[in-house]
Order: sequence, then C-alpha cells, then structure tokens
Amino acid sequence: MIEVQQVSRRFGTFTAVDGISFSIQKGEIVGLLGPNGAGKTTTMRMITGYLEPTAGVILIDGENILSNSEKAKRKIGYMPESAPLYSDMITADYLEYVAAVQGVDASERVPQLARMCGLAEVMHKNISDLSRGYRQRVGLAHALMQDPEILILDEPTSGLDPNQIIEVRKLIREIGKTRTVIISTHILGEVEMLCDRVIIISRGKIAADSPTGELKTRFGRSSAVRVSAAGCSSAELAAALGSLEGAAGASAVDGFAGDGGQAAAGEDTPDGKLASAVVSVEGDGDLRGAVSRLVHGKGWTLYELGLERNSLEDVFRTLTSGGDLS
Ligand SMILES: Nc1ncnc2c1ncn2[C@@H]1O[C@H](COP(=O)(O)OP(=O)(O)OP(=O)(O)O)[C@@H](O)[C@H]1O
Repeated sequence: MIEVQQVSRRFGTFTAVDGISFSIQKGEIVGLLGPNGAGKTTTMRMITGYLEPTAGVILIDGENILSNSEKAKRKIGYMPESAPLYSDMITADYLEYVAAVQGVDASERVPQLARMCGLAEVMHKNISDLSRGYRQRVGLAHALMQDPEILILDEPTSGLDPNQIIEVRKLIREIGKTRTVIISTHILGEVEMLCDRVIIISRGKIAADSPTGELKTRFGRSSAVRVSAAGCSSAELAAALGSLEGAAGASAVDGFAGDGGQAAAGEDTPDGKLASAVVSVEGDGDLRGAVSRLVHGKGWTLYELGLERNSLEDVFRTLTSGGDLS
C-alpha cells in the first residue's frame, strides 16, 4: 500500500535521506526508529507529499504521491511533532475550522472525533490552556479529520509526562486497529509496545527492518557468560566451555573488570592461578548452571560466573552508531 523506492533527499549538499526502500502493507503499525537527525521526519514528510524527494518514488496504493497528490494525500493523516494548532482558538471551533477547510461535514465528524480522541471535557476550552497531552489529542483529531486510511505520527509522545504517554499510546493502539500507522520515535520501548514492525534509520539509511518480535530474537536475546576458575589454563577453560551444548563459541580472555574489582587471568588464588574465558550463547539459553557443573566436574574451582545479556538497547546503539549486527 505504501511503497518507498530508492528515495533520497538532499538539503544543499547534505544528504538527509539516502536511498531508502521499504513497503508497508495495509493495517501494519510500523515504527520508524532512529536517533535525532537520523532522517525520520524528512522521510515522513516525503511520504505525506509535503516534501519532494531528490531521487526515488513514493507510491500510495500504486499512485505516485507527487503526480496524484490530492487523491493520495486524502488517504493520509499527518501529525507533525509539534502540532501547529491555533492556540487562541477554542478546541471545538478549531476542529470545526479544520473540517471546513478540508470539506468535511463538521456536525457529524467533530463530535465523533471528540469521542474517539477523548476530547469531550476540553471542547470548550481555549487550546492555549490545554495540557500538552490534550494538545496532542487535538492534533490527532486534526490528522483523523478525513478518516484517513494511513496515519503518520511524528514523535507523538514527545514532551508528554508518563501518564499522558500511557493515554496517548492507548489511543494510538485503538486508532491503529483499523488503519495503517507509521510512528516515528527515538524510544525503543515505544516501538516494542505499539508496533508490529520496526525500521531503524541511521544517518539517512535503513540499518534494520524487522518484525518487532524478531528483532528481539535475532539480536536481543544473545548473551555471554563470563567465567573465571582456578585449576586450569584459560585455553583449557575456553575449550571446555566451547563444547557445552548451546554454546555458540568460547574464547580465553585476560580477565574481567567488575564492580568489586578485577579478576585477572594468572592471578594467584588458594586453588592455583586464575583462568578466564567467555562463552557466548545463542537464543534464550542460560548456560550458567551447565558451566558450574562442568567446572566442578573437571575438578576446577569456580571463582566467577556472570551473565551478560545483549539487550535491544545495545542492538539499537550498535545499529545506529555505524556498527553492524546483520
Ligand atoms: N529543511 C532543511 N534544511 C536543511 N537541513 C535539514 C532540513 N530538514 C532536515 N534537515 C536535516 O536533515 C537531517 C535529518 O533531519 P530529520 O528532521 O529528518 O531527522 P529526525 O530523524 O526526524 O530527527 P529528530 O528526531 O531530531 O526529529 C538533520 O541533520 C536535519 O538537520
């Protein structure tokens, strides 16, 4: 339904979006995730047709957003990061004005939107007196005026307090049941909570495009177990760890810096010199018990055992700082 094909956007000599391609099917809720300046807003503005790509094509239901702009634009509701509301207007008047400009019958649609977006109690208040959470809801009502099939929300929870965030997310989930939604955010947890799929953008390029759940299993669950033991060499320890069922690999290391000091390979202990190694684990497995049994079984003495999970935050940091996990 939305096809972005090899799209780039330059501002002068600066390339903000650099040859990105993806397609979004009807009904998907997709998160555009990336750090500040990654190119999320520029991408969204191009999808809405408000900004022309320097290269590439964007199709909405097979039609070029630029060449058939009015028809395609009617399918899209857009809420910019700071919804440009007329703050000296009463909420109800503002929505009626938006309806009039967009050629929508306000008498039916405005009360509907007030219900849908939870605006009933602020309809007669001045927009300048509304909390940021309510202003976002008014912005959402504006974006939904023409009952668009596609909703594009630029950082919809930015600047909200924790309670407002929960409320606005709930609203987005509800609205997303019957629409295609694209949400930009730099909050990983938001994508996990709201989106079926995540497209990670870094420096104008796509760093990852994956169903949200798969991102977790592909990257988020790998872990490593740090082991220090006495009675063997680091090489012997690594070889033994590498043969454990579920181990993806093991290597000898010089020791670990920990909160309580350092365990250095070669350090003297009452049980002999300390050996250190790291064993990596694929998927959800936890090898700590197996490591403990292995070390005891070999007649060595366990001095340290620690689990390091590769969290989704780590994945995000690696993907958006030029690292490559794919
Ligand atoms: N009109 C413009 N003229 C010049 N540079 C621009 C323009 N619009 C955006 N940029 C630059 O393009 C890059 C991408 O900006 P964009 O707003 O798309 O990022 P973003 O991912 O939405 O970031 P944020 O989370 O901070 O909103 C930034 O470096 C920005 O300064």
